[in-house]
Order: sequence, then C-alpha cells, then structure tokens
Amino acid sequence: MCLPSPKSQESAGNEKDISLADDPQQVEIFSFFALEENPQIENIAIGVFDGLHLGHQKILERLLSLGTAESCLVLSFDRHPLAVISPEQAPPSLLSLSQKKNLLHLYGIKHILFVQFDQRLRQLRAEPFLITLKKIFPRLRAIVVGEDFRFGLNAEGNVAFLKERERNLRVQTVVVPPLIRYGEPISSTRIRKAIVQRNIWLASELLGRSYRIEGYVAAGRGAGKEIGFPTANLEGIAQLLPPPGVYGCQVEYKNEIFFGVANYGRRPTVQEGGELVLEVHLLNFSGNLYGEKLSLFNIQFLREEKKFLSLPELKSQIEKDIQKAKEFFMPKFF
Ligand SMILES: Cc1cc2nc3c(=O)[nH]c(=O)nc-3n(C[C@H](O)[C@H](O)[C@H](O)COP(=O)(O)O)c2cc1C
Ligand SMILES: Nc1ncnc2c1ncn2[C@@H]1O[C@H](COP(=O)(O)OP(=O)(O)O)[C@@H](O)[C@H]1O
Repeated sequence: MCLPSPKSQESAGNEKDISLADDPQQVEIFSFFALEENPQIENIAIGVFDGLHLGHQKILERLLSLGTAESCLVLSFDRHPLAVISPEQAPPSLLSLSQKKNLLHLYGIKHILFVQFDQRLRQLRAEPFLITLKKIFPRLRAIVVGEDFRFGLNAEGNVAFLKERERNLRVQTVVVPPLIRYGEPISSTRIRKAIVQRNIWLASELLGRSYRIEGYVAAGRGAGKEIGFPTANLEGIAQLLPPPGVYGCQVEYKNEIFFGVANYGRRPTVQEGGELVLEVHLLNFSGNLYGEKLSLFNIQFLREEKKFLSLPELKSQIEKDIQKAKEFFMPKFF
C-alpha cells in the first residue's frame, strides 16, 4: 500500500500520529511529520483528488508516464483541507477514503499515502513542506499537480512557487491542465453541483464512471417487510447524497448486481419528523443484509417523497416506482 518503511508502520499503532477514518474499512492515515525516508519514490502526484474525476485521472496517467509504478506515489489527505481551515465551508466528499484508495489502485497506483491534514500541517509554510518532502523522498524527481494546486500556510505555495524551486530542489514540476467537458473545466465542485441538482448523469460523465454511494445496512423498525417491500437502511455513508426523493438504482452486493428502488427521506407516512434515511429495496432478492456493505450506482430520480394517508396507498405507489425504474433500466439491459 503506502510507505512501507518500518517506522511509519510502527507509528500506525500510535494514536498521536494516526487517526482512522470513520470508515469501517479502516484506511491508514500518516502524520506528515512522522514519515520515514523512502528512497524508492521518484514521482509524486499531490492533491485532495476528491471524486477522482476524469481530470484527476489525467494527473494519474501523467504520473505513471514518468516512471515505473513502483517509483510513483499519490499523496492525498485524510480530509478536505477546508475541514480544518474553515469547517463551515468544507464541501461534502464525493468519495469515502476507502473508495478513494480502491479507485487509485484500480487506476494503477501502487503507492498511496494518506496524510493527516491537521492544524500542524495547516501551519506548515510552503518552503518547509517542500524541504521535508524532499527529505522523505530523497530521490524525488517530479511533482505532478493540477494547475490550481495550492499548498502551505494560507495557500502560499502554487505552481509558480514550485517552478521557482525546481533547480534548487532538483525536482521538476509537471502541471496538468484542466480537462474541458461540455464547455467547462471538470472539477469536484462542478460534480457536487450536478449531484445537488440531481443531475447524476452529468456527475457520472465527469467522473468517468457511475457515481456510487456506499453504506452499511442497519436495522430499522421492520415496517418495510410489513408492507411487502423490505428496505435495507444504509448508514456510515461518508459522501455527498443527492437531495431527498425516490430513486431507481442498481445495487452491488457481494459482486452481484440487482436493480433497486431507493428512498432518501423522512418517511412522513410512517413517522412524524423522522431523520433523513437512505433505504433501498432490492428487486428479486431475499435474504438478510444486516451489517452488509451495499453500493448504489446508476442512480435515477423518480419522484419526490410524499405523505400518504395509508400504508396500502404507499404500497401501491412503491409498485409504480418499481415499474418506472424497470422501464428506465430494462430497455438498456435487455
Ligand atoms: C421506493 C420507495 C419509495 C418510498 N416512498 C415513500 C414516500 O413517498 N413516503 C413515505 O413516507 N415513505 C416512503 N418510503 C419509505 C417507507 O415508508 C419505508 O420504507 C417503510 O416505512 C419501511 O421502513 P423501515 O425500513 O424503517 O422498516 C419509500 C420506500 C421505498 C423503498
Ligand atoms: N429485497 C430486499 N431488499 C432489501 N432488504 C431486504 C430484501 N429482502 C430481505 N431484506 C432484508 O430485510 C431488511 C429490511 O426489512 P425491513 O422490514 O424494511 O426492516 P428494517 O426496518 O430493519 O429495515 C433488510 O435490511 C434486509 O436484511
């Protein structure tokens, strides 16, 4: 995975150095200040890379073009820097850390380093950040970044700053320009906006894959089975969700794919002032899903959630929702 130097792995057990994401699939997070020297790495891409969209994928391609996969590393952070700098402005994530890790591997990255973005790292100025980076990776030859990359206290470091230090540090700066799709640059912000507007199709286009929402099945009140549509209630979701509503989707569960109908809402028909819950009924499935991981994708808005006067009315509406979802999906698959 990342930095296999014995000390940094030792520090993996040290709570001061390491925090674990609120992700049951624990991803290791390293303190930048406790990293051991790693002479293997020659090329590094640095960034938050939220979404790992097509623009980010270009950066990864460029990185891998510079040397062997063994010599390349992606340095990312355990959270969006704004979560520390200005929490109220921090955007919701498009990917959980474990999704990001798995996708990076899928895109050919062997070495991934998640650095804890804390107050100490925030206070670090751009110059010592670079010097420390060069100490950790003494054979570093190239840093690959996007055009708008910023780093160091008050975002004082940028591409120009890196370029000025190329000679001194003997590290080349490789800048990857933004990728344009439908007249605008691809960015995590644009993708978040599309999801908030329920334009999951556009979000997926810009990601270069379907937007996926992953969570773990928790127990509810058992009312779903009563009306004939058991729903797996998802918790532990560490990503941006589209606005509340009823959606058709596909559901991956243990390498199998099902069609599903999902409701992200407060269930006004069965309770007053309930919490927002994402729940999904899998078509042609029966079994126990409690504690299992589900991944929802090809998410398609069907309608707004409504308060029904009786459960039979809700039931007949869900039958219509299933019909609508089938009409949407089936022609594409059969
Ligand atoms: C496709 C679908 C559509 C739904 N639409 C609504 C709705 O419009 N209004 C509502 O109050 N609940 C809606 N629900 C939520 C049900 O009320 C809920 O699944 C049921 O009460 C079971 O809850 P439980 O999982 O806590 O047992 C919907 C559920 C599904 C699967
Ligand atoms: N087709 C299905 N789709 C979703 N969950 C199902 C399905 N068949 C069985 N289940 C199981 O039933 C549970 C949901 O039943 P439900 O009556 O809605 O209870 P709960 O209130 O616990 O969500 C799921 O968590 C899962 O374990």
